[in-house]
Amino acid sequence: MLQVYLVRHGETRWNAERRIQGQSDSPLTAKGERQAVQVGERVRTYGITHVIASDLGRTRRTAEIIADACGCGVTLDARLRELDMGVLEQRHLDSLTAEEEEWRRLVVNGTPDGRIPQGESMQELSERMHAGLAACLDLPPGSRPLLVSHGIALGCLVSTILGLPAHAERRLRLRNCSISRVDYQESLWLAPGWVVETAGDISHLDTPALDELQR
Ligand SMILES: O=C(O)[C@H](O)COP(=O)(O)O
Repeated sequence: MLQVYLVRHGETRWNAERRIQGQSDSPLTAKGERQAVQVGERVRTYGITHVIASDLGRTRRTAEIIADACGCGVTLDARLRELDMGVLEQRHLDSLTAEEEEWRRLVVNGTPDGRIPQGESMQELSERMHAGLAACLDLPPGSRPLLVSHGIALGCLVSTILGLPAHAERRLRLRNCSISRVDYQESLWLAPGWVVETAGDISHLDTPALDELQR
């Protein structure tokens, strides 16, 4: 059975400042680096064979730290990027006008094809994240990959595996450097497919970063 670990990157400067990142980027904070080290310490005995990261800087840095601990390399996959949040990227969450807040709600509330201007819909995000996950099925038998991605992107993936709408990700708390795991299961009782083993585990972190909406 293929087991795939899913890790959200460590805390970044803009996470800490409550700024919208999307496909824009900011560096890991000292806390974020420490969280990545703690993921590495936890998974180093898990037999991870591949670390596959979104090609944004924060996921690459987190992946490098984890891959060092696991003794494997990092490959990049742009399909694992965060939701493209268009014109609202880099903005402070508390600075949005009523009209801009309405754009954000189109995504959060699951409006069909809802998107921030110049951004991406949750359906588009879901399709590329599932394609990125499905690529793990082509790895050599016995592989155990670990994917490093983002809060909304991973939340969307886990929610849709469970049969929930993509925007249900808002109800799933995936903190920085939390670990989730999904398995590809082929059984007599269940149509072959992904099964969620665990989601949002932070028991390895001594300093969990609060979600930006909780600060
Ligand atoms: O700001 C964002 O883009 C999201 O809310 C969180 O994205 P991240 O997981 O890349 O920090």
